[in-house]
Amino acid sequence: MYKVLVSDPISDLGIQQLVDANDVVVEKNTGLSEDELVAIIGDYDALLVRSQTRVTDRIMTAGTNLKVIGRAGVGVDNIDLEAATQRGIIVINAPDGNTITTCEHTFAMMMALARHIPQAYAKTIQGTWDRKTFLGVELRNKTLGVLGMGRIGSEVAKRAKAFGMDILAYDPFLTQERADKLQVKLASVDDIIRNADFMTVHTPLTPETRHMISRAQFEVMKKGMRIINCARGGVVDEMALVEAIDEGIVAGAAFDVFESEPPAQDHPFLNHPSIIVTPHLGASTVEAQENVAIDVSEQVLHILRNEPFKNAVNMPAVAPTVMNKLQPYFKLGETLGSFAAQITQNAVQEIRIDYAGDLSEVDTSPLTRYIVKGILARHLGGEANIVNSMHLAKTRDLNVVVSQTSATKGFTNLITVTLVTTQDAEERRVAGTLLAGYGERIVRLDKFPVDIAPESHQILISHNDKPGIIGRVGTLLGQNDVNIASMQVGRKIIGGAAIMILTVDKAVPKDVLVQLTALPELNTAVEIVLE
Ligand SMILES: NC(=O)C1=CN([C@@H]2O[C@H](COP(=O)(O)OP(=O)(O)OC[C@H]3O[C@@H](n4cnc5c(N)ncnc54)[C@H](O)[C@@H]3O)[C@@H](O)[C@H]2O)C=CC1
Ligand SMILES: O=C(O)C(=O)COP(=O)(O)O
Repeated sequence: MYKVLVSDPISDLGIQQLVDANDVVVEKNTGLSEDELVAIIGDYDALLVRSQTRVTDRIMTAGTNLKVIGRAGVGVDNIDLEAATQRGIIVINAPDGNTITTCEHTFAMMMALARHIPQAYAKTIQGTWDRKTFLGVELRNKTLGVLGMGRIGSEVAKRAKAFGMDILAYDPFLTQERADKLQVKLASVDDIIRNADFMTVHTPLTPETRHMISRAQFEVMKKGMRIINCARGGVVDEMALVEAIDEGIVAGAAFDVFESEPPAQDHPFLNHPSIIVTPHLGASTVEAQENVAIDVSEQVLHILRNEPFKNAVNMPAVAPTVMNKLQPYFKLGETLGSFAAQITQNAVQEIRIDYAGDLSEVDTSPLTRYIVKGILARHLGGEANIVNSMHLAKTRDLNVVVSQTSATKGFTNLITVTLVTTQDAEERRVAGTLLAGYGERIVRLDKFPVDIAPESHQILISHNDKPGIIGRVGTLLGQNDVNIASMQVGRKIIGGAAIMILTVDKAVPKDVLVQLTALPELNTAVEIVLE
């Protein structure tokens, strides 16, 4: 008998098939503390959660029988995915079931914001008939900026068209073709900040999206903008938002999610006259809750019964024979993907992977998944993994083209990853190899031959090959307490375009990168962070 614990409020109707299964016992026990969960989790084969239960490393360590964690919803930021992967616990989510519901909540929030509905309601029921204070604005002919054009963002954009809004959309995976299909204008974050009347965010919370809208963005923002966040607390910097409202830059905000949930009683959003809030209700409709519960229940049953399943967020699924041959290359593949994605600023439309030498003799598709995961993880964070990476690429209209050649190109094995962007089909290329006795090496960056051991923190600089530039870079980093562990310079011709790759001991503050870019003869400076 498999034992399933449901630790958050999940639709009874949705989990009925689990309850009815004669090889499963379902127990509901919601609102438990971490200690309480640790005490009982050892008895269970599966855990079903929404966003309240924080599934920590401690809980998984105690969950010695745990085979699967089912998230009845999209975001898995409450689950320690790395710990689950390390323990071989499959994490699945229900990515499609609450899309429309959350999109509709976003609209409810946008309209409530435009017409001050919560504030007007509160006053009316107190007995005040105030028809002056709550002068609203129309949505028609306004510009809506959408940050994050995945499932929910795209649905929001579709509906905004029906309201007569113009849509500016930004997503690193949004191609011109898809933007045309959705009838939205492809924009940068900066375009949106400077031009939108309403802005809504629909990204996951990743290191890159955290405080993506903060002081610097508010400073140049179109005056009177209204901001909606039904995605994840922290994408918009809460304190900077309050300041921007109080300074008259932002006209109002509607938030369903908070950096810490529930927010503290003295949180500045609560009781602010221009901010309306809901307690993370985006996915809370009868329909969505049923959908997501049905989806996870179905997949949990498959997993418990050892049947094929989908929507895994973390599971490596490689046959042992293939694994033995390819395993040494997995880390290199992911590193190359991640490196390539981090040096590419424009939206990617095609991923080209070329396997040369030894790697042309085997089925490299498991390795391709690692490379694609490395590329996607930059923007999708924990959602991208080797199980779902190809699927995620496909749903984002990202073409993955793989070629194999026995030509050794001077190396026993060589993996070349090329990202083709929507910006004039610009190509960014990274090639790497596994050198016996030396480990992973990046041997080519765009057109430059290099020899780099991938490290946690590196800076890639493109500059003009002129005397003095290396000294200026070294001095600036030194002044900012960034220690250089190693440095390499590549160029094709004397005095021409050149690159510099610096390995540094710690994360490079953003303002140091800005200062680097301002140096004479220096074109770009990008930090590359590898795991
Ligand atoms: N309030 C609520 O109750 C709910 C919240 N959510 C949250 O809404 C968010 C979106 O969900 P879905 O649309 O289903 O996910 P999705 O994965 O389909 O879309 C997310 C999109 O964000 C994009 N993105 C990543 N980094 C970005 C960046 N730096 N700038 C712009 N775009 C970026 C990704 O490329 C992707 O297309 C997630 O955070 C999810 O957890 C989802 C359901 C309910
Ligand atoms: O699906 C998501 O990402 C959500 O944020 C919904 O969260 P919930 O299941 O309502 O706790």
